[in-house]
Amino acid sequence: MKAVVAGASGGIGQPLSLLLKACPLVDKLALYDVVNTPGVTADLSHISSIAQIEGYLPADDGLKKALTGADIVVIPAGIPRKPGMTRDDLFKINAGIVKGLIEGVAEHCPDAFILVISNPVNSTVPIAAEVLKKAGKFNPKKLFGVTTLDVVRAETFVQSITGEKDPAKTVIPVIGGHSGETIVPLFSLAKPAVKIPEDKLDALTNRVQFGGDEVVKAKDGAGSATLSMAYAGYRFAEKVMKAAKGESGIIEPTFMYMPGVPGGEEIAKETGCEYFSVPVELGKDGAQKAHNPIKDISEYEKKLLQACYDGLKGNITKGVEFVANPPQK
Ligand SMILES: NC(=O)c1ccc[n+]([C@@H]2O[C@H](COP(=O)([O-])OP(=O)(O)OC[C@H]3O[C@@H](n4cnc5c(N)ncnc54)[C@H](O)[C@@H]3O)[C@@H](O)[C@H]2O)c1
Ligand SMILES: O=C(O)C[C@H](O)C(=O)O
Repeated sequence: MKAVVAGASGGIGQPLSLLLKACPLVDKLALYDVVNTPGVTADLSHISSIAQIEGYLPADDGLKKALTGADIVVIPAGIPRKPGMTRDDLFKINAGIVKGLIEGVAEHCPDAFILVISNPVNSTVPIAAEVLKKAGKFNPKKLFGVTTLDVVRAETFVQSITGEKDPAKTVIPVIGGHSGETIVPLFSLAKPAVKIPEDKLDALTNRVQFGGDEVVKAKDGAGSATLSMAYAGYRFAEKVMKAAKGESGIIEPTFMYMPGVPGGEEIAKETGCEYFSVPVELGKDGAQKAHNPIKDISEYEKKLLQACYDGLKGNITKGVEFVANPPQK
């Protein structure tokens, strides 16, 4: 299994590369960034794990060399938020970065699993899909927007109510998109079941929806979530790799092009959003089945979904438009 991290020298990229270097499922790890990959690669190369590591800069066909032969490409490249910014404020710079990297993927490793972390995920995943479509290389089962951090936050924050010692033992689906009100945690479907007192539900939901802002504020200008994101990105990448190697029964929420995933057509119709995050069953070739939890959710959660749809549709259209009508330079 060859894994690539694009944006490997950054706040997420470095700890994510560390986790992948230590992962026994990874035989080869290629690090790509526009700066500092020689140093990060030299440092990680001293770790006595299986993965052979290589680092590349853009010079001398670095992107091509990094991507050739890749089975999984994880993309945390792009600028992070500062206090007062929304994720959409990152679009102007990150849209072009993601477009360029995906053009490289389309050319050099079109069969790889692609995991997009770069924000705004609600728009960068549609950008990636449109670039791949243009190149005739789009496999919707292999393009994932990483929303695992929302799931990780829901598991963690509900612990104050459940008292469960190991927060990861409570499974909570989080659906929709990845920004503010488009993030919809479904505590009513928690497994094992969780009884949230009515007077605590708003605050808990809000904390999951705006967990990113909590970190941005605390970092006070020094960026957004990096370490928890590296954990979440690794957790999702590991699941994709385990499923690719034949492990069954792996289900995790992720933001995908619904009409291209079995079971997803109905979700796209019901939500009016072509891209949506739902729990997806992973298999050897990527997404095997999108699960639709919407019919089973509470009235409270149905209201959250209504607020999600409007924002999400606009974000998706913005991404699609960016590729269809590129801004003039
Ligand atoms: N999906 C999520 O849940 C989630 C969570 C946290 C952060 N993010 C997003 O992840 C992105 C990265 O965050 P960060 O804190 O690591 O930022 P960072 O600035 O620390 O790192 C970004 C890295 O990308 C590199 N880069 C820029 N242009 C590149 C290109 N064309 N090719 C390769 N690398 C390039 C930079 O050199 C830098 O090393 C941001 O957009 C942030 O909003 C997403
Ligand atoms: O909040 C951000 O900008 C980063 C990330 O999307 C997060 O949820 O932490």
